[in-house]
Amino acid sequence: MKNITFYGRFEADILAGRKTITLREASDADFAAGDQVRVSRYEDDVFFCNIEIIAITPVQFAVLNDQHAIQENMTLAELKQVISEIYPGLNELFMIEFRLL
Ligand SMILES: CC(=O)Nc1cc[nH]c(=O)n1
Repeated sequence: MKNITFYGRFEADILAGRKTITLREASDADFAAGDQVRVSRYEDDVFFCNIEIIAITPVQFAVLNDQHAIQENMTLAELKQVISEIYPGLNELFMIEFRLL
């Protein structure tokens, strides 16, 4: 089974179904719709759930909008700040939509 990591600060939102997408650089988006993926925390690799990938869609940082922010359980300003910190200067992102298993 493939694995994906999330920062620990996102764990509660994922488990509660409040965060249903993740925005990743290309090297971190090697998934396909239907993949079942093991999810662990980036900081300590502790497993916390499995997810199913619903879709992978290219998206540019420049066109991130309120719908993306809602799916991340953030404001758009928060989302842009977070993504800028994780991927400084990167415009070409991939939106990975997922559901909890
Ligand atoms: C570990 C890691 O890169 N986590 C990320 C990155 C972007 N979005 C997200 O939800 N989690």
